[in-house]
Amino acid sequence: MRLAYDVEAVRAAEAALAAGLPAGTLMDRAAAGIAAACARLLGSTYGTRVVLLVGSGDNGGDALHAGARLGRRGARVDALCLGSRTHQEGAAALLAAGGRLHGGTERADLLDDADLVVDGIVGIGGSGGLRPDAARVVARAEASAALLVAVDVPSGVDASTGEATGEVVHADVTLTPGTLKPGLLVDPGSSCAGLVEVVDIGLGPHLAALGAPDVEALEADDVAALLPAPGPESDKYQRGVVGVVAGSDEYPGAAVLCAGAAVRSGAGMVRYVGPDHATYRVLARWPEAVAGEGRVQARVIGPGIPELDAVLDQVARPEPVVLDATAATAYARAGGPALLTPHAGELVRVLAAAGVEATREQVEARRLHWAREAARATGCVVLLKGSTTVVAAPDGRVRVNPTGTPWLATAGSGDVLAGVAGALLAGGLPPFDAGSVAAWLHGLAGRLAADGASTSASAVLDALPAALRAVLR
Ligand SMILES: NC(=O)C1=CN([C@@H]2O[C@H](COP(=O)(O)OP(=O)(O)OC[C@H]3O[C@@H](n4cnc5c(N)ncnc54)[C@H](OP(=O)(O)O)[C@@H]3O)[C@@H](O)[C@H]2O)[C@@H](O)CC1
Ligand SMILES: Nc1ncnc2c1ncn2[C@@H]1O[C@H](COP(=O)(O)OP(=O)(O)O)[C@@H](O)[C@H]1O
Ligand SMILES: [K+]
Repeated sequence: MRLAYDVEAVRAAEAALAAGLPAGTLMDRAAAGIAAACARLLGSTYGTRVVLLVGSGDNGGDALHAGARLGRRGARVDALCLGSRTHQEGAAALLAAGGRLHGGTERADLLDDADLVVDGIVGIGGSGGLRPDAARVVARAEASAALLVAVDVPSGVDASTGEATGEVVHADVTLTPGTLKPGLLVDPGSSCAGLVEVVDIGLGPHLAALGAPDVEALEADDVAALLPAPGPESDKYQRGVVGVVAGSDEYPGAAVLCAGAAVRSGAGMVRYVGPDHATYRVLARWPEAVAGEGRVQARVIGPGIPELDAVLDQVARPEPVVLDATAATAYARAGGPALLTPHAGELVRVLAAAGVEATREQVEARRLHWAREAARATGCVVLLKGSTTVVAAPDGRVRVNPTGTPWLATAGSGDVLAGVAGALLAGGLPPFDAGSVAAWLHGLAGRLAADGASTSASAVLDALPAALRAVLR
């Protein structure tokens, strides 16, 4: 499991750790790790040109101390000091190592020939987007051929949320001291961070003492441990029967995709309930599916169903349920545990049903916040789809999905996700695990299907067994 802690937690852990150490030790550790990683990225440090973008606070201090270490290894290091002040000890260390300090933007031309640029403008102490001078310098750095390495977070990104309210740095690599921050896992921040590496400064025990992390991200081992797998004595009923209530005369394809995803992701059996035409299509494509009502361990309700009335009685039953699309707005009628799987537009309607007002734009800009808010307001686990899928539980736990790809933004791909989640619920996973494992497998299947190019919902469905195999192997 990858764990991310918000700024408040990082500050508390840092204070606890620093209390037992000589002043400056943490920054020293951070700078040593950052310099070592930069040296690795440069290959050979001697004779390379490094430019530091330095802001007012300790983020700039990290950059200056790391720059001093690179200077001692033979790099030519120039710092552009962009803040209202400059970290004094860091500046002195850089000068002592033969580096140079420049005020503001006066030597921005140095960026054009740099091999590596270190973004130390602002870290966890920042708020709002880049200020105008910084934004101009960053644009020049991004236009150059230099590797752009952010310290802690890409400047301008909110470390706790991933929100970006103005101009931000787009880094190739982000080196983050102590622990991951949620802003490195949630878009738009996550897309701005590039490859993310944690620089160990000994914060771990102090973070663990604070309790649960702010955000988690599953790794392959976690998924393997959570996945329901058949034992020697299993039969199809024990593996879990999933009822799929999906599709309509207008959208029969959603039924085929959702039922197929349940078939492909480990359900013992799939029972399909829907209009005749869609039933015919489902059985023609998935002969292993069974048409009609019967006992199930979980249901998926909603993919391809624009009219809710037809399915409301299904929602009210006691088994765990995935409520997708319009059906998510009927969460209050669920007779058992529910996993809601809205995209941003649908989440607005779920929130409205819970008496909370928000616009789609607000949800897109603050995904973590609104997923949490929806889980709290509805009392259900909420899986918010889109760039960075966020799964939030009413008790405050949040998982973000690391495996997705924008190629998944294709019609029907959400129907596949709902089917996977339904199979996992029927297999016995609680909604929070079912949602986060489904998003993980769906994301990996999307990547395998796309293989760097365009894909389709059917191809994602076909790639599900390969995704499962990759995890279980
Ligand atoms: N915690 C830890 O464990 C460790 C933390 N460490 C490091 O310390 C960093 C945190 O340092 P920090 O607290 O000094 O804050 P930081 O991010 O440098 O910014 C503060 C100043 O920036 C300014 N500013 C604000 N917004 C801005 C904007 N949008 N655009 C531009 N400027 C902006 C504002 O100053 P102003 O210019 O307004 O006077 C504000 O006072 C952390 O990210 C990590 O790198 C490591 O050394 C070791 C262990
Ligand atoms: N920009 C994106 N990056 C990653 N995944 C995305 C992006 N946009 C959409 N997705 C994923 O694609 C799927 C789309 O689902 P949905 O919006 O329900 O579409 P449909 O109703 O056509 O099936 C979801 O799993 C969602 O998380
Ligand atoms: K930064």
